[in-house]
Amino acid sequence: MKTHINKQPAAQAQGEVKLSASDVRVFYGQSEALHGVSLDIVKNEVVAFIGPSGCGKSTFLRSFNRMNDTVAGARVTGKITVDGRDIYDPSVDVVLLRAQVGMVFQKPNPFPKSIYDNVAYGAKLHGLASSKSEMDEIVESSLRRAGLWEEVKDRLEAPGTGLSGGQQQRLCIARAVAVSPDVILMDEPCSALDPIATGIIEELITELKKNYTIVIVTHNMQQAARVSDRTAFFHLGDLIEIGETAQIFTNPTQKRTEDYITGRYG
Ligand SMILES: Nc1ncnc2c1ncn2[C@@H]1O[C@H](COP(=O)(O)OP(=O)(O)OP(=O)(O)O)[C@@H](O)[C@H]1O
Repeated sequence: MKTHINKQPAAQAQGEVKLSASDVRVFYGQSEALHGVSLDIVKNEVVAFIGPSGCGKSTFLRSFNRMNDTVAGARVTGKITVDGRDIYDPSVDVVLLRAQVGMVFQKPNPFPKSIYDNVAYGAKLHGLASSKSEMDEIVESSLRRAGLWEEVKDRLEAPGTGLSGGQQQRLCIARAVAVSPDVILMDEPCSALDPIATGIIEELITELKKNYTIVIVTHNMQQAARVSDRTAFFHLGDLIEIGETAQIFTNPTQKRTEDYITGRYG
């Protein structure tokens, strides 16, 4: 029998906890957009956030690397840890945090620089290479990890903005990877891409999860089903349910999850 209780979030994650959120609320001015969300994400899993527009998926995602700090009037309460460390502690260096917890946005946003410099930028900033050949290695290995090396190796000095949308998004993934993150947050990374480019990114996510923990916001439920190990369903600022992706899509415990995945609203 299905229960219709409101808040049933935290199906236990199995494995070493990488990210942990505890009673996280996010306010924009006086308005509370996220109402006390708690969940754990374990190392090397892919977790998808789904739910109707405006339910708080991006807001929650952005709180894992303090991107909400960049939004005027935004305030986060509760606790978020990465590897057990409170990322809102005043001692945390936000630049280093965002290297460890990288982000890929909805619209590919390469810098107006060469392909090489797009990838090298963060590595330079963080002093990760002590010579040109070390930097070359970082650029090549990051582009390889992002599945783009073969397509761009002969034109590394060409502008990143001259690539196709799908290639630009992989360039942004390479840029995130170049600073050795542990976690990659993806906010609807395929929404501006065609189905072929989307398929390539989805295959890449499966590859990347061997080395990274990935959290992806998606409106595309087939995509969540294809790429994620667990899926979290949000509604009106609450985490309604999180569980194994197959269970969420075939046998959700909450009526609102079922209504959403069967297309009754959203
Ligand atoms: N910068 C902002 N200032 C004020 N309110 C905001 C801001 N960003 C988001 N909100 C509000 O917070 C709530 C959650 O928005 P959020 O973008 O996190 O939802 P979402 O589930 O990611 O939506 P979508 O799927 O449409 O991207 C919404 O009511 C939204 O209007």
